[in-house]
Order: sequence, then C-alpha cells, then structure tokens
Amino acid sequence: MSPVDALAIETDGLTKRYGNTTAVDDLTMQVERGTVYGFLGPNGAGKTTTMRMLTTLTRPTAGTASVAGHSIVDRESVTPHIGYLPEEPPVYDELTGREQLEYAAGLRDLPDDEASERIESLLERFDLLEDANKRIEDYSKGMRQKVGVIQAVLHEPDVAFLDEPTSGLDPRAARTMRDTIADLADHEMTIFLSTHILPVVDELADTIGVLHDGELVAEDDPERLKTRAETGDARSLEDAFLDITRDHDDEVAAEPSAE
Ligand SMILES: Nc1ncnc2c1ncn2[C@@H]1O[C@H](COP(=O)(O)OP(=O)(O)OP(=O)(O)O)[C@@H](O)[C@H]1O
Repeated sequence: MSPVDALAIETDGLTKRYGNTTAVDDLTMQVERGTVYGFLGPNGAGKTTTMRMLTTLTRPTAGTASVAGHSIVDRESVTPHIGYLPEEPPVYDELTGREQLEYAAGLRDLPDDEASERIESLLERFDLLEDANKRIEDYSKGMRQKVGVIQAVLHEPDVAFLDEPTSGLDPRAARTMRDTIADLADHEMTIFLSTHILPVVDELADTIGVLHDGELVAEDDPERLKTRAETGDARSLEDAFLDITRDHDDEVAAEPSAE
C-alpha cells in the first residue's frame, strides 16, 4: 500500500463559509485507514460542517478532500464507501427498527441474506431484538441512536463518520457502543468520531484533532496531547482540551486588531 492509499481521509485547505461566518477555515488533515480519529472542538467549532462536507452533504467553499480515495465532489463514488451517523439519526418514525434497517440495507444494495444476518447480529449486540418490531415513533432517544449507528455501519463502509454516537445511551449501551467502535476499527474500518464526551475519545482514538473556530489547532495521539509541552507533566484529556482551546482564544485576543 502506498502512503496515499493508506489514507482514509485527506483534506487540503478545506473551507466552508456561510455569509460572513467561516465555519471551517483552511483545514488540512490526513487520517490513516483503519484508525479511530477523535475530532474534538467547542460548540460551533465546525465539526459538523466538516463532517457534512466529507460525507458530501454540503459543498466546500474552497479546498479539496478525498475519502476512501475518492474526491468528495464525486458524490456517487464516495457514498458507497462511507457511513454517517449525524447528530439526529435519520430514521422514519412510521417504520419499525427492523424495517428501518432493512430499508437502509436495501439502499446499500446488500444481498438479503447478508443483510438480515448483520441486522440480527447488530440488533442483538445492541439489545434491541425485543423492540425490533416496534415502530420507531415509540422508541426512546437511546433506541433511536442505536438504530442510527447500526444503519451507519451495516454495509461495512471503509469510513464511518459518527457524530456523538453515545448520545442518549445508558452506561451499558455506551459500553457496547465503545466496544463496537473498537471492533470495527480492528476490522480495518476507519472511524471519524466527534464527541464532547472526552473519555470516549481518550479510550478509542489513535489520533485526536482539536478544531477551534474552524481551524485545526492541535493534532496528536492522546498520550502526547495529554503531556504538557512546557513541563512534560501528565494532564487529563479534559485539561488538555481546555488548555488548547484557551491558548487559542488568548492568541486570537492578542492579535492586533485589523481596524
Ligand atoms: N447552515 C448554516 N448556515 C449558517 N451558518 C451555519 C450553518 N451551519 C453551521 N453554521 C455555523 O458554522 C459554525 C460551525 O457550526 P458547526 O455546527 O459545524 O459546529 P460544531 O463544531 O459541530 O458545533 P457543536 O459542537 O455545537 O455541534 C457555527 O458558527 C454555526 O453557526
């Protein structure tokens, strides 16, 4: 595998502006195949916008990116290789959980027997078998979230984009979710994981990127990120995150005003 083939995601100067707001600002990053990339950032940093560009749901204002070796402007080439769990799982209330997953498998052209084997095994894994024939309108938030994650990885995409995958999950289900993400990564799936729950990233991520005001302000493996550059002392990921995003705010405040 050449170094380029080894990349699941590659962006170069990726930028998205909405009017006067620059949501993502000149983002250049690389994510290796089969790794878990923890994508952190304060509210409004541009994480969702980045994921929407990488999953072809919104077009960049400038810059380029490829996912699984395909340019994101070539929607038809990219989508078979990706799965996406957005903040609100896209599910139909009037379907049952099982019907929703069968529908998702159909959209992905999965053969019926393969689809039903995977659906049943993931339903069991997420403790949803008993409720699989209930309509989604009667599901709790956590149950909807489970269906959303299952449908994002059902077709075993090369790259899964997961936005807050543990949102709404009880501790046992959150554990299952973390174990599932680790298993998928062990089977060569690349996971691009955005969450505010730092222990999840600390446990799972091979690399962490911190986005702030649309810019990538830090990127490293969790252990190095947690080691203070100045003193070499260990700190928690939460402390590292707070230091990095505060330092960046201080830098911005110290910049001479353009006026
Ligand atoms: N469709 C849109 N139109 C206008 N502005 C937008 C749009 N989508 C996002 N923005 C702006 O872009 C910036 C980045 O938003 P984004 O949702 O990507 O952040 P985020 O890091 O995902 O935040 P959170 O952690 O709160 O989910 C914000 O200032 C937001 O207001």
